Amino acid sequence: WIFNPSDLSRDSWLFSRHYCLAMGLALSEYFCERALAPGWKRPSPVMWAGLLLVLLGEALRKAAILTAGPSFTLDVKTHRRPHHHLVTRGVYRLCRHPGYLGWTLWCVGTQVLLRNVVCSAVFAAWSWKFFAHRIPYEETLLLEMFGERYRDYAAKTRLWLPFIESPCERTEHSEWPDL
Ligand SMILES: C[S@@+](CC[C@H](N)C(=O)[O-])C[C@H]1O[C@@H](n2cnc3c(N)ncnc32)[C@H](O)[C@@H]1O
Repeated sequence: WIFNPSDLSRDSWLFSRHYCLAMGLALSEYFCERALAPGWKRPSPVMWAGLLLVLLGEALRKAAILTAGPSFTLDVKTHRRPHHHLVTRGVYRLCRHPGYLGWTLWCVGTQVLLRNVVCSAVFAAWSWKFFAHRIPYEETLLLEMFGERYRDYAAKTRLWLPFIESPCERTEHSEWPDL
């Protein structure tokens, strides 16, 4: 709401059906396990690791929003707007999608913090599936908007989210059918 107030809508709160379903699942697992095995939910080093992931993820996502400024929008923009610039500094120097990496760490971290074994795995798989689709789509558009500048940036900066195919890494020949 600071950088793109005109984009602000009810959807900006991210309280989607999927989000509510995820929260419902997490709370169900937590309370079921606490009732069946109370000892499992007592403070442990695993919980501290979860808290660390939550704080790291939150800090990374906030740093991404502050660094990208008006270039950071909730939805993926299909056209370059006047104030949309290629961001390659700060946390964007360490990783190509710090906002998405931060979200993933935060979301898995919340489940590790609660010692929810099932939801830790489900949330990790869920986030990966979402970003495995979104990142190639977003990078295809960024390549259209910024061309070789984005390709050069991508060549120097890692994704850190594993097994996600990027259009920046595709050679021209890989799009040709096998003869
Ligand atoms: C939700 S933001 C996510 C930004 C980035 N993927 C991240 O995880 O930090 C989506 C918008 O950011 C823009 N964007 C992503 N990477 C960018 C970059 N390095 N420079 C400028 N804009 C970028 C995209 O065009 C898209 O409209």
